[in-house]
Amino acid sequence: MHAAPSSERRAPRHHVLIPCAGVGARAGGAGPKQYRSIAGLPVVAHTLAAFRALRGRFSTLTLIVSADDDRVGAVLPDFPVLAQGEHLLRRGGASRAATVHNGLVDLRARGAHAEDWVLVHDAARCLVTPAQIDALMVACQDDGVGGLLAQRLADTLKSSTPEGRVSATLARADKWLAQTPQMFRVGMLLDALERAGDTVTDEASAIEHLGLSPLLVAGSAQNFKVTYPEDFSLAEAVLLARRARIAL
Ligand SMILES: Nc1ccn([C@@H]2O[C@H](COP(=O)(O)OP(=O)(O)OP(=O)(O)O)[C@@H](O)[C@H]2O)c(=O)n1
Ligand SMILES: C[C@](O)(CO)[C@H](O)COP(=O)(O)O
Repeated sequence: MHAAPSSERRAPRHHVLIPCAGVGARAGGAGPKQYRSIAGLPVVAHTLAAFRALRGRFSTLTLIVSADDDRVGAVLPDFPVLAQGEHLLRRGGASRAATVHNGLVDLRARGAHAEDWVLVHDAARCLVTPAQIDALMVACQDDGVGGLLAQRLADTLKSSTPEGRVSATLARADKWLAQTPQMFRVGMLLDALERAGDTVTDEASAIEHLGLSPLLVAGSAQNFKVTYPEDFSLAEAVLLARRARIAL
């Protein structure tokens, strides 16, 4: 096999995959958390807005929902804008990893190259900003592995006994909380997820299974994932404060 002549090679493109097929069991309430309204818009609409603000940087943006999702059309009436490379994939899996895997298979089938970059971002992580996404892209663009936004721990870290008592205080200088987006090469991530299986809870874990070490890019505590009932009011407060700052 010969390498493609330089005239046939092209610069790697960037794709976005947004897994949006979870049920939100920990959040409680009626229906999946990504469709609940905060600060006047559905959670996933805030997420989409952050990526749409960087639209020229991405060749495609795919939202992956469950096959039986009957809400997305009403919740996001202006999605997908096909002319802007947006795509709705009704192929969520039983786990987040399976959903992302389905998205990558579809991306390859639609022409993405193995060397292209993909940014995977939780629909439920609706406070991400264009500046944070840009910081990840800049940090990873010349990296041989890729990386993820992550946050250093602000608190003392404990491990526990099965009875819920402290068993030890752990060193935390080398501990980070993994966030999204997570940015890797399409082919490498697909291979990694196929080898790692469905149990990994983020893309970086799958890449680690290959023996590689993703780059940690400092994010923000505000880029938290809406997971528990109290997260909705916190996320809303942050979004309203940002809006008030813009209005000043
Ligand atoms: N089978 C799944 C599970 C999760 N997700 C998505 O992955 C993101 C992060 O997952 P998490 O917060 O765990 O969401 P849920 O699985 O919905 O929440 P829970 O675990 O509380 O049910 C969310 O945007 C969720 O919609 C997905 O696309 N497919
Ligand atoms: C990918 C992730 O958002 C990184 O923090 C997170 O692991 C996904 O959530 P889950 O609750 O582990 O499915």
